[in-house]
Amino acid sequence: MSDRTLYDKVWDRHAVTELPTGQTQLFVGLHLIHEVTSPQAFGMLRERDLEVAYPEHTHATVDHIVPTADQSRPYGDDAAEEMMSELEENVREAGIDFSDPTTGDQGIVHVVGPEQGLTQPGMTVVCGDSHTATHGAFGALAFGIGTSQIRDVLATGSIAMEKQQVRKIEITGELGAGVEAKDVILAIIRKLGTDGGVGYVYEYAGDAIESLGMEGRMSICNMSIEGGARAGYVNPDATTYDWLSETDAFADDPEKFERLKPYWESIRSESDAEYDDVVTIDGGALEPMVTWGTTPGQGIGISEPIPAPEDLPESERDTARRAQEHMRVEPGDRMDGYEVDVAFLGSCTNARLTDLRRAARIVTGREVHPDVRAMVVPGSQRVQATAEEEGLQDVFTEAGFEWRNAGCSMCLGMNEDQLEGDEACASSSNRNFVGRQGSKDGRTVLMNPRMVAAAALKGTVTDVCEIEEREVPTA
Ligand SMILES: CC(C)[C@H](C(=O)O)[C@@H](O)C(=O)O
Ligand code: SF4
Repeated sequence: MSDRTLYDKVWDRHAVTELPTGQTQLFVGLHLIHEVTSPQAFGMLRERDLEVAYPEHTHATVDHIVPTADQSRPYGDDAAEEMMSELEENVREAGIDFSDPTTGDQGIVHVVGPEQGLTQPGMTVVCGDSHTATHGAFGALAFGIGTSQIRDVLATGSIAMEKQQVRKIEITGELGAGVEAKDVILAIIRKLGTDGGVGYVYEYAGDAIESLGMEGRMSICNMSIEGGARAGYVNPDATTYDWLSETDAFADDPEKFERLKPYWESIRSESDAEYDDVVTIDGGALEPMVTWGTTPGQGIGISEPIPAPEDLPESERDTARRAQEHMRVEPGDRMDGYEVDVAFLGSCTNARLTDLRRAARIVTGREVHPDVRAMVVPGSQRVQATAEEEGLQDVFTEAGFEWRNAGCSMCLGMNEDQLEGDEACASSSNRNFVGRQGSKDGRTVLMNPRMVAAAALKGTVTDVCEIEEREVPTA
């Protein structure tokens, strides 16, 4: 069979059996766990007197509840302390590796897996977290799972799943000035809708995707779920292998790398692979994107006017009206100039080293607007440490940004970092739902990390192309 996609190949390779339900039992190569969704699943195992079947395929981190300022224990918040203690106990009992904050390896689960080389091409990767498709950037088949599925994976190392259709999303051309991976995925979701991907796995392809580094590919795969697709991937190539060769998994074991590479090469989609659907977008025509509403699909280019609800498809009009009321924007206005109170550079979408480096080129030698509370929250302790060594921390703090410890932070109001009242936030995260950043009246504008930097400096949503990039002084 020569017409198969990566999805078909990785699926077949991990299929254990067909279940009477019509589902396939899939073997799981990597199970990532965090403090929010795993405790209940461990509880279910205990009730049934079961043990973790493959602790060596499981890896834990703590991210959602971890305070990003004072991390001394016990944590100030009782619920956070309880979740952390429970995770500690569960991993100790089961013998699961845990990137806890004392290791220097802790961070957001979707940053930690790739940077440690846990995530590899051709693997099945699952996590009780909807943004697990991030790992698909490596050519892994990666998807978020619910609590009962976490239980199943803990107990059996496998999962029951229905096969999805595959949609190839081809981004052609060369991305223009100021345009980043984040803008590509916001444009995709705008075009196909927040539920356009339901029932599909997205294969991201085309020149514009191939020329992205791994961080950019992760930003795109990360938001697959915001477009309704539980999984999204990019075929592995030289960029992927370069990244992997420097991770813990392979840096000291080049032989292992050479041994696995033929497998990685073999799982790429064939050039004559058959897709259930193909969508093409001209990457060269994109500009930096910003959201005007309360779903990631409600986005426009920075120079475009906010649409009138009556010009949208009927099914979207009511949500658009409510969103515009919440965001206090009017049809015909532009987001350029929208006042922001907070700038958040963080999250599993955009808090990797490249994101911080690129944003630092905008921030260097400039000052955060006096009315803006700006913060940088590195995606992991490793990102943080390297950024500090490189002098990026100084660039940001001298400009007036807060420099915090790794975690989900203000992406989601599950820790101390939250919006207050009706604050508006320029955010490099992935969800702008009402209440997402902790305050029910808070207003979130999604954008790429350099655009967040620009908004922090100006105090309003701004086209980053108007700000000249500067060399970042080396530490
Ligand atoms: C808390 C967790 C289960 C949740 C998710 O599934 O994605 C969170 O990470 C999010 O981004 O909303
Ligand atoms: S950073 Fe945000 S999107 Fe990512 S795992 Fe944490 S809460 Fe979810």
